[in-house]
Amino acid sequence: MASTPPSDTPRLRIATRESPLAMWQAEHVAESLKKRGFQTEIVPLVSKGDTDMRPIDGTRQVGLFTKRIQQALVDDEADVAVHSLKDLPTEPDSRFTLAAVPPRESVLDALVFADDSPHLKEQADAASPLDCLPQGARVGTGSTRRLAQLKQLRPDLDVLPIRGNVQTRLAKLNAGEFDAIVLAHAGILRLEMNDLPHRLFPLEEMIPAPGQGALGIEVRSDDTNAMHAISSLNDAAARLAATAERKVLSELHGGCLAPIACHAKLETSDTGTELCLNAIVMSADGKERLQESARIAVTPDDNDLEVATAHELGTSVANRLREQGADKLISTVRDAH
Ligand SMILES: NCc1[nH]cc(CCC(=O)O)c1CC(=O)O
Repeated sequence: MASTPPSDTPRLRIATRESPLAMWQAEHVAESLKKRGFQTEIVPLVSKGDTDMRPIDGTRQVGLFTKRIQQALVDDEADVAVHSLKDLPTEPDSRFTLAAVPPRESVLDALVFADDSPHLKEQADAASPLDCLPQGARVGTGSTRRLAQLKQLRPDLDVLPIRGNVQTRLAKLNAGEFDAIVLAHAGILRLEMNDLPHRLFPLEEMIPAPGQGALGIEVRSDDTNAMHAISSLNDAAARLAATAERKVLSELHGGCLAPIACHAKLETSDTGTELCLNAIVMSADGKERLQESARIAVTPDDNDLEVATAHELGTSVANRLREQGADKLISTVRDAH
């Protein structure tokens, strides 16, 4: 744990979007900081991604959810920016430093059913969550990554766009617009929606987005006080995995709209610890799919060395995907918009 801060340390102002999930995440960070003796204050903000309900497409810029929060750092309205890591663009911006990736929540995706859905009860022991859905069922998701994987598993499904925060999406589901929607398991757990009728996709069926289930906490690059406080929240394993995943995305110039899915984790055996990475790139319709996986030995003591190792792993997987034609698949998705 970090050394106890002096009692005259100024409050850390934490900027967040004001959706219930984002607020939970900011409060979670505030709690962790309080436990370490820091004073905090939450600064809720409205982002473009929250007000603009047009389908997310390639015509608009990246960072829909994160730019407003970063602007609060620039304008000195806040000292700390809490993001869902999967919403944070991979392009480095020298004004900000990713000071911590805290311990990661579930990386899985969940298929969520309406409160009165007959499908879930009929298939209580289904092997795949999709076994619960009848032919031609309407599934809501705004993510090309989820759409492509759904279509691979079940070409008959009618995958329809959906926008809005978790509560808005659930309201649309319960209004009968969809038979099911896909949500991140992390959001369900954080919002303690234990009664929500849902089934988890196994990792093999639905590979997550880079950084899914992890938070990314940024500070101004010149703010050594905030940097010191926030770095005490970092989790080395979560950081390594997220670094490798985000490297695949940045190497392929994917952005958050690309049908790229990947998952990294540390595996420890008798012979030592390895960082394992699995990544796929798909066509928009899910008909084509490229897959690569690789592993690399890590010695989780030397942080700088390990970040370089995670970059090496991500780069080698991205290069192999590119050799198979990943760039072409990614550009077909851009052209579709
Ligand atoms: N783009 C929205 C978003 N960003 C992060 C999460 C979930 C939490 C997480 O993955 O950490 C969600 C909602 C969802 O995908 O269901």
